[in-house]
Amino acid sequence: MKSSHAHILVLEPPPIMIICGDQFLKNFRLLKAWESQLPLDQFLTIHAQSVQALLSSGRYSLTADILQLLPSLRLVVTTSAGLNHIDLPECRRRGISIANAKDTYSEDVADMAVGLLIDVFRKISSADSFVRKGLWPTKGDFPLGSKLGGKRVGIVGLGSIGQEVAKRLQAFGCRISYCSRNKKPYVSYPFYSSVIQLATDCDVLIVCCGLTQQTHHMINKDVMLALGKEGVVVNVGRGAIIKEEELVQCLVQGELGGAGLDVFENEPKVPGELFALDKVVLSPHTAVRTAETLIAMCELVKGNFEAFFSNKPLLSPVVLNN
Ligand SMILES: O=CC(=O)O
Repeated sequence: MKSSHAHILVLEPPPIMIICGDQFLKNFRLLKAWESQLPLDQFLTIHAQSVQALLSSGRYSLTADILQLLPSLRLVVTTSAGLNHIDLPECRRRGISIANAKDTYSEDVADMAVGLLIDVFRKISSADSFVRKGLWPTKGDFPLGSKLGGKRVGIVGLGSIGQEVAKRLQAFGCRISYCSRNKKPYVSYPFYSSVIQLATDCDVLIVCCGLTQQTHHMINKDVMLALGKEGVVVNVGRGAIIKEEELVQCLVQGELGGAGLDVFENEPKVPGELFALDKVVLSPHTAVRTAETLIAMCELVKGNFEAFFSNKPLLSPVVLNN
């Protein structure tokens, strides 16, 4: 590895650094933009020639304008599974390689999706608040929940997260079907090419896909009305896959039975109307945040940078299709 060239630009401290510090990258020279007093564009201009590699956490958009300030950039390693913060066509045009989390987080995200769903059906968060507020002795019985087993669950996006969700919910006795770009030959769950049709035939939709131009606002009012008044939506993908305004409207007006949301359209802003609704469970984009998995992520990040600076194949390359 040619360490003299091994500069890595880090725009903001990624969650892996919160848990692992930056010692795992001690063989590289880290350029930490957030520690500089300079405005970002000046900081990038100063380091423009030396930066061949960048570490991103997914929170900072890597737009064509930012990438333009980095003419020597050849690699982006993102600690996210999602790629919606990166201008992919621009990376393809510039020949910039990308490595991401691949399926490192899939089990944790699937656990979270199932947790949110159970919470909505069995009202765990709302029961917790009922007990803490001292309402049990005065108000008596808590409202009935709804049984998970037997529910018809539609998985939107049967990638590695979706498959982990399916596996878990099958064990709970749910009936799984899915909607995806293409039918997956290796699973026997019923396939739907239309999300509306899937919603019509299901009690629950679990959004597990990535955010792209095709999936942006894919879950709109029509889909939620098709799911129905008892229907539940869980989102562990990205906020903007659901038209949030219409989700809020459907929940407030009783046109949708409940929601479990780990992601939102304008994070960290969450629509205030949701705070008053017991049938909604909210989480601050924490599905990937377990200590064990973030430690595994440090190894993957390190391995990708080592491979890049030694001219070896990346460990988790993203294939950029035309
Ligand atoms: O949301 C988190 C991720 O994309 O990894």
